[in-house]
Amino acid sequence: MSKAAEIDIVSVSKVYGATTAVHSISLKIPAGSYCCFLGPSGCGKTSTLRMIAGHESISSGDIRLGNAVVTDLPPAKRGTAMMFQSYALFPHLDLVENVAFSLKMKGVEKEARRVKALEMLKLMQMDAYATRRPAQLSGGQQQRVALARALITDPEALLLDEPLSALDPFLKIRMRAELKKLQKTLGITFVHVTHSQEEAMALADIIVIMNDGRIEQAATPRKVFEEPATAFVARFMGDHNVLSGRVVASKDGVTTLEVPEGQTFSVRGNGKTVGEAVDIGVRTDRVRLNVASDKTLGFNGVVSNIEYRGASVKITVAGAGSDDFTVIANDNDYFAKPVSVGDAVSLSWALEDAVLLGRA
Ligand SMILES: Nc1ncnc2c1ncn2[C@@H]1O[C@H](COP(=O)(O)OP(=O)(O)OP(=O)(O)O)[C@@H](O)[C@H]1O
Repeated sequence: MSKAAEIDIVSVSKVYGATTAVHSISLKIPAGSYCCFLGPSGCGKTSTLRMIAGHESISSGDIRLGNAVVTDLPPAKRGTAMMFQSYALFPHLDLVENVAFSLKMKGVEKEARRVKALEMLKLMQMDAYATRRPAQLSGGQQQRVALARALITDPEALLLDEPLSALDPFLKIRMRAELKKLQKTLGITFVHVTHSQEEAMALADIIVIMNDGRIEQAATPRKVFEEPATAFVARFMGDHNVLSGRVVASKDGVTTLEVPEGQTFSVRGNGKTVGEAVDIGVRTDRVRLNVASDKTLGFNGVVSNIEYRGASVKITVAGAGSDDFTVIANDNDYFAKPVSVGDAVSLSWALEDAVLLGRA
């Protein structure tokens, strides 16, 4: 297999007519890492992947793969390979011919490409099916063939566009584990586009969260979870509540804000000026129900919804300007002191369970 390459995206934009899909993004994806692009529909993640692959022209900026600037190179000359969401297998060809296809295009002689295709099918544990056609395979098997086909060119980076979206939920989780194992075995750079937070958290060494054509945060899953950079990331990942207000005090490493409804909240962090608009994120799993505490670390509200989830219970509370402030309570804690919709409750958390969010 080839060696892995770093991917360096330098001030890259993509403009389609009047739409700017990607706004001058810069990012270094380390060689040999598993990178997931995550974001809502239309945020520009597929356009970015297609520009790395060479399937879409770059409106401005540059992309470097290893030491080479690939901005103007065609896909086959970049050292990348792409696996599409639909797998794009040829229905009339058997698996060997499907996998060998790009070698045929390169003029590799028949027996050599057959040997290499069988080697790739073996890597994906599909060699026993070599003479079948795609329609005679399950979804998971088709995906393995599509991977074998992408990997036959010995790419330095494999680009995957929503690779798991066609699979049922159980197979999705199994193939997710296989993708991660494959990336570790090959050691090449994987760039994977998904709209699933769970998928990105499970797979990535680095998660790139995009919104409206811009990168909101690029960091390890743990960093994204514990220190979301912006209110968008905190809301999108779903593990933090966001409270917005204006700074009323900032000293000794603690900033205090006041929300329009009048409550004040303290959070660790410096460098804010009085009157400045700020957002804080509060961990949903760290909020305590009906436990007295310092009043700048909580508020009183009314329960608007309760969802049982097995190991935990999700309680939604209206208050402090939020309609859906979320508390994820451990099942034992909740059932020791359950609440009902319409109950007045007090919510509280510790200083370290809130983070000061940046503004993009
Ligand atoms: N060929 C095109 N012509 C015009 N506009 C386009 C084209 N391709 C994408 N766009 C627009 O660019 C923006 C970003 O699209 P892109 O497909 O990159 O987003 P995405 O994050 O991958 O979304 P999804 O998750 O829905 O695939 C969208 O507003 C989209 O409508």
